[in-house]
Amino acid sequence: MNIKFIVVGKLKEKYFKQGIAEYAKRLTKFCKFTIVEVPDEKAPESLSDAEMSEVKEKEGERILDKIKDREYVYSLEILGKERSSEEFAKEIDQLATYGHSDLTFVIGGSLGLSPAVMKRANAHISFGRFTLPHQLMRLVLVEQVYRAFMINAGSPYHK
Ligand SMILES: C[S@@+](CC[C@H](N)C(=O)[O-])C[C@H]1O[C@@H](n2cnc3c(N)ncnc32)[C@H](O)[C@@H]1O
Repeated sequence: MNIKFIVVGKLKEKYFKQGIAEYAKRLTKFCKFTIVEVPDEKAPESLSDAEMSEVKEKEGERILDKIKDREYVYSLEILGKERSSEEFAKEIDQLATYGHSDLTFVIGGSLGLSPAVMKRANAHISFGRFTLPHQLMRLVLVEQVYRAFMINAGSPYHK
């Protein structure tokens, strides 16, 4: 299975990089894992609603450029659907059973995802109503993907 994260902006903080690298290493026994970073749109502190939409749309176009038709896309959205780790693990297992070998997860930039990206997504995941920084979201998500594979492998990692 191929797992791809599409994310906006470069990850600068060493502590996030180290955490993600650890889970990326652990994932190698279950899947091919890649992270694709698309450039963020430079935006001043205060923007009108129209300007914010424009930023999200530009970033959204860059995200959509990286998605192929065959990919099953999860968008990360605060208002998406919450699931448990066990439910997520079962979902991934079923997708594999039904021939989806390319799973793509999309994390928005500091202003969020464009409507076009949300529309392209096959499923929408929420980690609850808290707003997480997009860099931290990468780390939380990669751990949950690893946890899902460990649950499906019957590992005691998940308690
Ligand atoms: C700083 S947040 C963007 C906040 C923006 N106001 C919004 O509502 O999307 C950056 C990205 O991290 C992801 N994210 C942050 N918190 C999340 C949560 N609780 N559940 C799912 N995704 C989340 C989303 O992909 C979001 O686009």
